[in-house]
Amino acid sequence: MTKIRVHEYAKQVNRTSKEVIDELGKMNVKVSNHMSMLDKDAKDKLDKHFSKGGSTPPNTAKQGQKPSSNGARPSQERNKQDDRPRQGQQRQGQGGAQGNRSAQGQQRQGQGSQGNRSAQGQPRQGQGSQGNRSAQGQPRQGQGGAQGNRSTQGQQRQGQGGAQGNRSTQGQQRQGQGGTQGNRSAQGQPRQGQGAQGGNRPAGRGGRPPARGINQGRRRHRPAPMPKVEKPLPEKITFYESLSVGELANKLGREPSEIIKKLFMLGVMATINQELDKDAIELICADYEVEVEEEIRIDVTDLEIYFEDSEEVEAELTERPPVVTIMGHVDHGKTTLLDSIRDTKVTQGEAGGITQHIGAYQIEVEGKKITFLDTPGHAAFTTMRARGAKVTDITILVVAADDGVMPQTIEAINHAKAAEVPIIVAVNKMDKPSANPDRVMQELTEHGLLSEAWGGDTIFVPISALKGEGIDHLLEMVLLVSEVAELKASKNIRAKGTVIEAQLDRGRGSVATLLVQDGTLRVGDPIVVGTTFGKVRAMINDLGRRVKEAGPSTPVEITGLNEVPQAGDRFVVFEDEKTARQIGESRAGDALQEQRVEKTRVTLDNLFDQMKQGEMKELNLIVKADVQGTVEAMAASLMKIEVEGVNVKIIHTGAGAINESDISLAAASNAIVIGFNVRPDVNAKRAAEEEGVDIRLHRVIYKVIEEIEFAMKGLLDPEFEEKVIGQAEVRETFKVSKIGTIAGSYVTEGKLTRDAGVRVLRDNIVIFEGELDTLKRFKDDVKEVSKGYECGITVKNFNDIKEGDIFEAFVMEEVKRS
Ligand SMILES: Nc1nc2c(ncn2[C@@H]2O[C@H](COP(=O)(O)OP(=O)(O)OP(=O)(O)O)[C@@H](O)[C@H]2O)c(=O)[nH]1
Repeated sequence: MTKIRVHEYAKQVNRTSKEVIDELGKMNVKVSNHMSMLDKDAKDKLDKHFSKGGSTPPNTAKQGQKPSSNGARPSQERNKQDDRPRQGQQRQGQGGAQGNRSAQGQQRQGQGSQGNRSAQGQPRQGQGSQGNRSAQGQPRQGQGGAQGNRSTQGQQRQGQGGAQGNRSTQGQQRQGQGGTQGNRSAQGQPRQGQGAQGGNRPAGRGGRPPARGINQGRRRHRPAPMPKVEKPLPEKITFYESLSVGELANKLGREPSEIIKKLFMLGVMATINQELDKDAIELICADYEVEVEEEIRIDVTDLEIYFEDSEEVEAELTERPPVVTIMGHVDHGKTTLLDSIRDTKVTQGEAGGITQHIGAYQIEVEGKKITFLDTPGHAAFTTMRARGAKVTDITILVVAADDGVMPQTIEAINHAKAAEVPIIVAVNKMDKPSANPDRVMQELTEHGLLSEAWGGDTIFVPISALKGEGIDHLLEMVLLVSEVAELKASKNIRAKGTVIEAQLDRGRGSVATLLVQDGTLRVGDPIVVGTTFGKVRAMINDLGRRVKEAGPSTPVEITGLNEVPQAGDRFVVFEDEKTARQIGESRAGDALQEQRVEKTRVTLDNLFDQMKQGEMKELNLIVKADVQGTVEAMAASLMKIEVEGVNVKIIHTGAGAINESDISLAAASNAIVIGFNVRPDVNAKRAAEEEGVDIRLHRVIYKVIEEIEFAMKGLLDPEFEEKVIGQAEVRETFKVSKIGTIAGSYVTEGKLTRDAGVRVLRDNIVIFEGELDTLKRFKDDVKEVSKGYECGITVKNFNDIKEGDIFEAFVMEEVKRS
């Protein structure tokens, strides 16, 4: 072995050269200074000394540095390793008094050959294994021979374990370490070892101060808590819609627990993921004296925003024609008035012009234009009228002088009022002898329309739409009201407006009548209309003429959209086709999503509402019954139901259980399924739930008729509804003389309760309906039996129960109508 200088040795044992020189002095080995060479004898002595209890390295910093210095000087490293086996041998010789020296030995070894972390782990292991020192010594001897190679070390240790009873685990751990040096998981293992051998520790430590290995390890694993430096609070935070507690804490640079505590103090129990609303966020921020600002994000796909934030400059605004809607009760003369105005005014200025029905038209009176919305057909009337009021500047309320105020007159008034649209009352049919305009005026005062003649501010114009009398005066009044309203728009911006009508034309594709409300619409404009988009391919006006552009308040029919939009949809022109496409596609996607969510099928509960809204003209029914005769009788009775405004249409009938195909037919044609003495089978039930198809099950014909009739009249009793709570299958039957037939049954769905009604089904046909008599579990009467349990059932007044029958339990539940 090569000789070693004092300072080199000192470094090896983590001592200062002075300490080594002092120690040599005590051993009577003379050295002159730190550069002096140590002979083998002196070194062995030193080894003996420094590997003793007090020789653990003086500070961790040095320890930590070692691996790197070793790395820098590989030859030294090798030297050290060569030395170590001897250390081990010596220790063996030192016997029982050496405390945890073996651990040290290992520690150093670890330091010498492993990264910091693994080295930390090992000391603990060492401590853990102190129980049997003499045994420890052995493996180290072995180690001495083979230490150059780490994996060999590991094996040796394993061998050690095998030979030493409970150390085997340690040995394996070490092996693990050998293979995964520097890896944290390996660090974790030693702790186990430590824990398991706690009992040995005091003896092993020999009363020394707590082994550094332990402390070091702990420190590394759980770093001493740093003095908490609170982040400075931000001056201001921003949020969009809401923030979770965690997000708010993050924005404020505070611990979520602190925010939770504050919320708790404010009486709000919150968790870290809980969303906080604006108020809560403001409250917390006020507590920290931090300013809060809510971000407003503009959704470019929302067409309404283009209507709100107008780019118009005051100076650019010019007068625009008023848009007039004619409203009134059925048969009071709306169409006649519209026709009368169009016939007299449109053709006058445009000789030979063929008026085109595009849902709106423009006329000219005294050089000024007026746009009329020609609300189409009665079915679409309600929707258009509701929407129509939004695009309307003035409403002409037609009231027949011989009929007076009727329900739709009042509805029209309410729509106009809601939209804050001025009303001009046209008292029509003045030519009729029975005309009584005073009565109309009188009745309208009750609805807030007081005539000018009576001191109010509502203009009443007596007319005869049929004879064309009073029309000019009416139009003059329209211009007057329009002037007062100061209707303005800009011609120089990109057009925006509303769809009046739209349909699919065989030759031209999607055709939409648009009312330009602001700006100018031009051929070639990239446009988004509702959820559709495209480029204006061609435009024709109400006279059927091709036009290149259309200014404010002009109705035009356009082609070029990818789909057919809906009446009442908004349209906006965009700067380029790409944007229009993007926005249109995104809107179409959103609409589809929404549609999926609110798939509203006809149910008897909403039937009346749908009829009222003019959405339904026909009530489609599918009738299923137990026998064909009943089917026919039922169908005939249902066809006889007469309710104004709606026809009953039976689209399918059949004998037998309600099956899946009945449900898909019902779903496709928006029909209600009526089951008479029959039930839906499993698939049909599932499909009906998925599709939202209403199935009505009955046993008495007149009840079916009554229910449908009542629903059509809006009288469906809202109070109670039958709810099936469970099903049981008859597995076995027992005939008991005094009791009757007891059905040994198994509850397959929900539960059966003692007080529930029960139906007996055989092959999905109802064979009996009544009450439960007894419900037993083994010998005890029970109140209910849940799914998965067996029970004994008897049915009041019914003993013809057979294996395979199904009991359907139901209760009557009060339902709240939405
Ligand atoms: N005598 C007379 N009859 C009129 C007058 N105006 C309309 N009528 C008649 O009243 C009936 C109904 O007129 P419409 O114009 O269809 O009434 P409406 O309000 O459009 O009716 P709906 O489209 O069903 O809502 C028709 O037979 C018209 O000829 C009028 O000024 N005098």
